[in-house]
Amino acid sequence: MQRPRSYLGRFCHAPERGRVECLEDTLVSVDEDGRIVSVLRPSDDGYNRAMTEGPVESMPRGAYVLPGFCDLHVHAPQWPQIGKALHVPLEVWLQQHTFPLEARYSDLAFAKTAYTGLVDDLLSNGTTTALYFATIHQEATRLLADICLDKGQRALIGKVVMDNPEQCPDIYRDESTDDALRGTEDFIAYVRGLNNDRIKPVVTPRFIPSCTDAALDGLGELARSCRCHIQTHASESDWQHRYVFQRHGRSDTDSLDRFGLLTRHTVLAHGNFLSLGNMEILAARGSGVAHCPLSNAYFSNAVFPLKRALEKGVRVGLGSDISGGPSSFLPDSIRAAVFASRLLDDGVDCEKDYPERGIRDSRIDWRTAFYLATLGGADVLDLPVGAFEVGRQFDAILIDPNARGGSLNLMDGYDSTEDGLQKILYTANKANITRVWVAGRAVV
Ligand SMILES: O=c1[nH]c(=O)c2nc[nH]c2[nH]1
Repeated sequence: MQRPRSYLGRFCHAPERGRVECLEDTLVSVDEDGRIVSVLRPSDDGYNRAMTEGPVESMPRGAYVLPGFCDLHVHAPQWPQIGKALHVPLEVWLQQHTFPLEARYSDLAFAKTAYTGLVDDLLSNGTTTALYFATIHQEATRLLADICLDKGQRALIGKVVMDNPEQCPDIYRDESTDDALRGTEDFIAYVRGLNNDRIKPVVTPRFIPSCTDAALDGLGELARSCRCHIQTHASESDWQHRYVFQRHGRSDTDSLDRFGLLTRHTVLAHGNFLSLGNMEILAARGSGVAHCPLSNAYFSNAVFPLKRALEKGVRVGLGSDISGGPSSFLPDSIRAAVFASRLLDDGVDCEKDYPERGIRDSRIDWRTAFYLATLGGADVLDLPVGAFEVGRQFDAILIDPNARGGSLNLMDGYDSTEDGLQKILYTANKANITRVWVAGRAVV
């Protein structure tokens, strides 16, 4: 057995919601499977021994090591569309821009170019785990799994199900309900055949409007038998929220629950219109929410009541929601999560006085946003990543404040270590991320 490899430096993480911890001159040792086997501070027994035992790599002076980011909502095929078409309502955006783009993934050459670019981009942005919606296509979705495997990203991937002829265009729809269900089963079998714990299949009804009840029913059954993760969009915009009430006479949460699609492994994107009762159901099922503050601002007509959901016991992580959210750099979502919570708290109509203007006690701070982007996301997915603790996988990023092209401005003698972390989360750019590890392997 190989001796563990150790990293010496300053490690910062959020071991619980609302609290950060920075460990100076700390030695984190990682075994050949990428598992953290010890986290030793200079005053700990064994520190000196560990320093001499295996290979030790020192991080550059002034650098920070953070857990890799966990992006809970990425539409992989929409990567080419980032920064386009943000001015139309969700239902128009889907029909006129997004479905035609996603239909192009029947072309494997197009898929290969886009998916390779996407995974490279996300890894260099520090996204070590991504929960992906792919497209309805079997071959292209398998290709995405192959690319993640090859490049070393931790990825959960779903073949998207869209079989409802009333909502999905002829150019982009599963041929039949049976085809959609069989395609999902085949994809699950393919991913499991890869025999790699880093890549997992996800049952993925796009959202209720794009699926028939028969498909939702079948996917609920399938999720139960394969014990897979599940992802979908829920309580997202005025149009989508009303559509489900009109079709099923109840909310997304209640409907998905009836189809067996709310489990401990479910991730609902958005959730802006969740009622308190809906939140209680999600908390009882252990289902999580991917909070997507960027795309919510463009497409969702409301602000997700994040603080309320957390207080109700709903597990929440952050999603970039590429390309409804126009940034693949998860710190932009960290920043937007704080921002959105402040707007919700203060309110937006200056004709009204506080507190009538907003919803009191809705704000979160950067510590909570950092938690959501790391350990919170890992918790929603039940993955052993997101913090520097023994037993977790070493998925990490190195932030070098002095990197060429970086945007950080830290001053010795002025900024404390925690100030530095705060500044990283608010102001660092991609150039400041100089190394990325997944399962102990350097992938950037
Ligand atoms: O932001 C979003 N992106 C999508 O692709 C989508 N599909 C349904 N609802 C959606 N929302």
